[in-house]
Amino acid sequence: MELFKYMEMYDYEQVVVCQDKQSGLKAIIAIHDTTLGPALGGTRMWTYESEEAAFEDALRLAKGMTYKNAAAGLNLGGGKTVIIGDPRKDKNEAMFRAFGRFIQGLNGRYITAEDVGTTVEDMDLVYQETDFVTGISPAFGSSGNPSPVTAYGVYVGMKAAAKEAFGDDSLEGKRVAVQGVGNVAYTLCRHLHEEGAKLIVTDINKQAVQRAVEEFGAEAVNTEDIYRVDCDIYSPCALGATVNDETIPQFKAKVIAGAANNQLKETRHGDIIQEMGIVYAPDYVINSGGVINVADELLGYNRERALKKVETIYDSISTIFEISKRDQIPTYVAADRMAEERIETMRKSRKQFLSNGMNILSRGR
Ligand SMILES: NC(=O)c1ccc[n+]([C@@H]2O[C@H](COP(=O)([O-])OP(=O)(O)OC[C@H]3O[C@@H](n4cnc5c(N)ncnc54)[C@H](O)[C@@H]3O)[C@@H](O)[C@H]2O)c1
Ligand SMILES: CC(C)C[C@H](N)C(=O)O
Repeated sequence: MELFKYMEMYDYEQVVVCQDKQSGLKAIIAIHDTTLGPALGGTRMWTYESEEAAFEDALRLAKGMTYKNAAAGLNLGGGKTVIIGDPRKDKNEAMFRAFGRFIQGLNGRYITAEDVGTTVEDMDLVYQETDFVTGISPAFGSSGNPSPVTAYGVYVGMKAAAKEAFGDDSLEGKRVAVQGVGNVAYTLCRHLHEEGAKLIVTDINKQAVQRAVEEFGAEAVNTEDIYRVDCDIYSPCALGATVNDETIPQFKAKVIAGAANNQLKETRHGDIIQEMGIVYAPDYVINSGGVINVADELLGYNRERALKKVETIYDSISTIFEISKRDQIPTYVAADRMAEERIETMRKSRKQFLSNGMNILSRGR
């Protein structure tokens, strides 16, 4: 991989490669853009096919966080870490503590949290070594697992998408096909069930499916059938890239609104679904509840305040639909425009030097 060429292409600021032989830590911390503030983004632990694949994932995810944080109105830039390893077998205390020391060395340029393959318990270990970690246990005065709050954000964003598609934001009686009923989607299903939506679910984990069937009266389908079921809303809550050439012709849904990151396999798939009249709630906007929640810790965590901010996802999604219609552009482009405009405006407003300049880390800690 030509790292500098790739970094220049998307204007990445910094990539830090961390190694600790004793614990087996191999981590890549990617900082994409700190115009709005310190880079905040989770730590993914995954078995990658190659080092190149791990670098690419870290870089792609870090850029996604720049856009997510900007669109969410946070004073935070974008970053992400990838730890190479199997989260079921390769974790140990020393690994996360070594990782914490590397983060501390960045002196606040990067703040971490959990992502796929890491947990609140892992972040508690990181916290032993650094101030720059969020999503740790409530016992430390922190916000805990971000997933239920991400789910709440997806729920309110789905209501905004329903309003756009059906003229009414009620989800009562709507058929919602949920792909993956893990941490986020379990709580999402609860909100949907409480509002009277009809759930169709799938997961490779049979127990997760069973729980949704028993608790929410969900109908279970095979993993490959979820794209073609008769439904109003398709909610991807497992993997990325599920909106692609194979799945699009199968869709019966009028709305796509889910938690997964990077739902469009390629940007052209966003163009295709727009032309088909499917209302797409851009992934990094609708799933920003988790990062909004952990970011609140930097101010001294207040759940009520965090949830109020998460509710603004409804307005953000509605604004994106307005921009999309006004400028005749797909919704994913409208979201990017909204994020980029905020970053550019703030970049220009920060021209003067201030020796005592404020940032989000000057508060609450
Ligand atoms: N947890 C958060 O706060 C958060 C925040 C933003 C975005 N996201 C994104 O949302 C998605 C879900 O996150 P999560 O924390 O609930 O993860 P999770 O691992 O708890 O849940 C994902 C579920 O998807 C299932 N799954 C995997 N492959 C599947 C397949 N091919 N078909 C059907 N099911 C499959 C898994 O068995 C699991 O139950 C991820 O893409 C994640 O990146 C999560
Ligand atoms: C900071 C974390 C809560 C980030 C989360 N994993 C996301 O993708 O938004």
